[in-house]
Amino acid sequence: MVQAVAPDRTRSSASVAERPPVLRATGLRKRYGNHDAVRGVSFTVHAGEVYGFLGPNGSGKSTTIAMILGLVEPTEGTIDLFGLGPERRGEALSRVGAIIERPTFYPYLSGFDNLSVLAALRGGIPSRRIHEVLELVGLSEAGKKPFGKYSLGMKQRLGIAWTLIHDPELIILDEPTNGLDPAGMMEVRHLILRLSEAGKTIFLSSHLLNEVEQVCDRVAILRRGEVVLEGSVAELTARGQQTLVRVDDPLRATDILRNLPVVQHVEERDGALIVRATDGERAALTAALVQAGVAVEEVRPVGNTLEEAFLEITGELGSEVRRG
Ligand SMILES: Nc1ncnc2c1ncn2[C@@H]1O[C@H](COP(=O)(O)OP(=O)(O)OP(=O)(O)O)[C@@H](O)[C@H]1O
Repeated sequence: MVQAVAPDRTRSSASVAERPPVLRATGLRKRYGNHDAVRGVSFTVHAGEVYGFLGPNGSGKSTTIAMILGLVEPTEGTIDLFGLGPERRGEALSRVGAIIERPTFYPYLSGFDNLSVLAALRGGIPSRRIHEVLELVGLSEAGKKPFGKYSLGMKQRLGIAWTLIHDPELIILDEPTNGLDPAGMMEVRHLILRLSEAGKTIFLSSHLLNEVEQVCDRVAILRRGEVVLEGSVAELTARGQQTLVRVDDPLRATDILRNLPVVQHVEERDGALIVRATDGERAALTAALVQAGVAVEEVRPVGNTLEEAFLEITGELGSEVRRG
């Protein structure tokens, strides 16, 4: 069982930017026939961060990852890994661990034996290291059970264990929770946080906003092969956030809130008030209403830039699908 880890996504982007870059993509483009799968993508991943590459299906995530791993040649642009130039690409890639497809294992062999088979093929991996990676992914005990008896989350964790075998500094995970049940998704999220705490740099692609918000320090949102929003998750979720206020007397509350200097906008939506105010002034809203004798039933944050941007992109694509 993977130990629960309290997410700490409070690292500021300023401190992250001071760390050395591990992965830098500059102007990446990939053209297939007359279609650009990736159109001028640039981003930098710094040592020790969990970087989310978020986008709907077909937005170019896998193609970008394939270019990072040298599996697909970019039409334009460059990839820099660990500051080593293209002539040292092999050395740079030996410091990367990646899982791009659900790995296949023998169902009747245990997790340990499956990894042993792969280790024998690769050579030079002592069984001590297999025990270590099984422990890292929380499969020490389950390592003795047949793979076929594993839950979906355990199967994926065994795949991740194999990517850790050579102790990579950068771990690239392409949609690691795709097809998992909610329990499996949670196990993988916890594992990502644990690997981050162990000092690994993680590049994670996903089409799930919620997943990226929970584990990533920074995120890039991809839309039709282009990065449309990039920043720290903390900044992007705080920016543009509004407050939902539910009270017994919305009309009176609207008057009171509109007269507060910290309030920029108030509107009624489904019987509640949606308030845009200066950051960190949520307590002042409640205090003013309570002081005026309005009964406050609920005050909570709603919406954020990250969510809005992602919903806009997925909503827009959804309507295209409907039109198509
Ligand atoms: N080998 C290829 N030949 C032609 N077109 C391709 C090829 N690989 C990807 N594409 C196209 O490039 C675009 C981006 O695909 P990509 O797989 O990178 O997106 P994605 O965001 O990873 O989505 P998914 O999660 O569905 O894989 C899509 O329109 C896809 O059809």
